[in-house]
Amino acid sequence: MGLPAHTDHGLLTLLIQNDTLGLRVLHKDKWVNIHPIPNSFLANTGDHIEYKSVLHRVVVNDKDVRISIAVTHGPAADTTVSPAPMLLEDG
Ligand SMILES: O=C(O)CCC(=O)C(=O)O
Ligand SMILES: [Fe+2]
Repeated sequence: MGLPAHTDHGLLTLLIQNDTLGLRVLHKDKWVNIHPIPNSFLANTGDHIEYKSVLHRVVVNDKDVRISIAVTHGPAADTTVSPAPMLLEDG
């Protein structure tokens, strides 16, 4: 399970997660673990920022319970002319 590599479509995604690692961000061609900060929201920039939306993925295992709630913000996909969200194969 988890999520394959992708960028988020909208302007901003706010994410709240428990303390289980899983979210990874591509930084300088390497997948970097994002350590959850207790009692905080993580903000991911999306494709509508038109700067550089963050490429990320989620990795899970069968031992640790990982809970996350993502709330996306931005126009509906069919109301815009921006490039389609990027979805890459895991590798
Ligand atoms: O579960 C997460 O940490 C990220 C979720 C996510 O990337 C998404 O919903 O677009
Ligand atoms: Fe995402």
